Amino acid sequence: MTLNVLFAANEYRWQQYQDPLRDAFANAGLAVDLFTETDSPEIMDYIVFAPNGTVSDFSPFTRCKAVLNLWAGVEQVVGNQTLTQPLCRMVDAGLEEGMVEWVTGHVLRHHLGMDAQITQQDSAWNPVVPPLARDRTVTILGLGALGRACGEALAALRFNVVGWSASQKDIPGLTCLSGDDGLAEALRQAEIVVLLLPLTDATANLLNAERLALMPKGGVVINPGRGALIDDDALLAALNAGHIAHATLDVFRQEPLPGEHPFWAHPNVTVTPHIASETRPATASQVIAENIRRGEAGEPFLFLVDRAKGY
Ligand SMILES: O=CC(=O)O
Repeated sequence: MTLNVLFAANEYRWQQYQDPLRDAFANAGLAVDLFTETDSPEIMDYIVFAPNGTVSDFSPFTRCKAVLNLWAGVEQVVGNQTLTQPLCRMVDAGLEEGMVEWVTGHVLRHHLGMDAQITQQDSAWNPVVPPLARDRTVTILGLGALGRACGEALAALRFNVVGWSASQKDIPGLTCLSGDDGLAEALRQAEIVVLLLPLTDATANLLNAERLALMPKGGVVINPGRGALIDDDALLAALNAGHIAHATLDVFRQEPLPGEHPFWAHPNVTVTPHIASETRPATASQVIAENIRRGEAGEPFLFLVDRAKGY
């Protein structure tokens, strides 16, 4: 039987994904007709979805067995009232690999004090030797696939890694904390904090003034997760007061970050344009194909979103 799959993302993504998806479907033994638009939503078996694509009302897709999100974050679709089909988020080895590289690079920048050598050369011989990673605590907020992989990579470099998640985890090499008291403790230790939480009602503005104040003076904030995890005004106030030494931000409440936003001009903020990592077509297509294979075989979907939790 040939399955009908609607690729509901923009043209740019279609150009990236059409060949890898076809390869992955063939390798999974699936016969698929791929569509980028449809006048017959009722014949679609699956939707591959990205926000700001071609679908915002899921109700006409009466036969659709699952909506397969292209991105790890589902905050733009999970609350859609028309979505009654199962929703799966993306957990992609390529996305994870890129995130580990970006997070490790930016942690090392701050840990080693690289800016002093790269941008502040002034003929002064100032031999400040950075501490060893073992003497630096990095706190990771969020221990899903991405937080865990980043935490493990940093632990392999011998950082003292504290991880915090809503439900208690146990990850070798990391000190895992959970709950409100655990969050306070994780932040008290955080010389560098990395935010990799899903954005939900429970995590919006999680890093607020009160919690920023728990961090040691001179702490660094690195956010490759979602912009709204941080109270922007509280962060700017903490930066201006010198309590937070630097913020490296990849994600924002509004993207692209408006030109007049104070983050752009702030001397202690590094803005990167949501490039920390993204889903990679070759590996993600295999995840999509595997989920469709599971759907057809009556097996449980991978990475099914818990609608009540929001991720
Ligand atoms: O931001 C990227 C993603 O959610 O995958």
